[in-house]
Amino acid sequence: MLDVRELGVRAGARELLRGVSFEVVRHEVFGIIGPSGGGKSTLLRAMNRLTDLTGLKVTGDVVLHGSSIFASGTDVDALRARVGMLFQQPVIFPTSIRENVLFGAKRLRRMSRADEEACVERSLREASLWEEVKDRLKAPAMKLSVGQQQRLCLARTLATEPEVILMDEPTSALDPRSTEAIEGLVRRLRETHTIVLVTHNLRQARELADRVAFVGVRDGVGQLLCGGTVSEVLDNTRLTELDEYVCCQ
Ligand SMILES: Nc1ncnc2c1ncn2[C@@H]1O[C@H](COP(=O)(O)OP(=O)(O)OP(=O)(O)O)[C@@H](O)[C@H]1O
Repeated sequence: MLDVRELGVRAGARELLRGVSFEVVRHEVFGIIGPSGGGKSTLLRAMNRLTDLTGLKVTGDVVLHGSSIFASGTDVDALRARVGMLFQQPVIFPTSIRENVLFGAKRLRRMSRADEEACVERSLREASLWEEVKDRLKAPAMKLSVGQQQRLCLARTLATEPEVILMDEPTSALDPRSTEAIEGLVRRLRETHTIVLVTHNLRQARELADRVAFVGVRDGVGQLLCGGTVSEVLDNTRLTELDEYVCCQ
């Protein structure tokens, strides 16, 4: 459903990514692993055109259900609703829990009060946060714990009804209990969504990902050096860059 074709990214004269190709299948968890600075976040950001906002030049293509996301006339807000993103650090706006959930959804469509109520409850339930916050939806979101804030960000992403969720090291800022909560959600959301998960946590990649791609640096440029099932990549691929990465984890 999501086809990355010969993707390259440049920042001015500097080449960050070269010739990255892979296909993400509907309702799989596709893991991306690799060393720091290899270009994993940049790759993820190209997949919903967040790279537009940082002046990076993208070549190649990302095709969603047969259409290029870079085609002229693409509604970028609608694209980012279909291909949502969860970041490493929760991005919380200084408003209420309720308004944080509705932030993206209200930009996309006109919503009645009843639509808003339904959307807030559905999204918070899907993100396993409803029971903890249902009595204080108007309270400041900043007062939630970091783990709750990350689930609130997931609720905000789910509120726009995405098909694909891009997750950029979504548990690296969390304690073990909150990490477990997000991992449980990934397991549940794969039934209904397609997930691309960047992680440095190889246990997490083994437990959650159906397939993984290893993005490493070769000739000074980030490239997809190997891919396959977790076991094919982590247990059966002999590659200097991969061995060095796995050793350091
Ligand atoms: N907007 C930008 N302008 C210039 N260079 C950038 C930009 N964004 C990223 N880079 C550079 O691209 C390289 C890849 O960065 P990126 O964050 O994608 O790596 P990563 O694999 O996600 O790293 P980490 O695992 O540490 O998060 C880095 O050297 C970074 O400095």
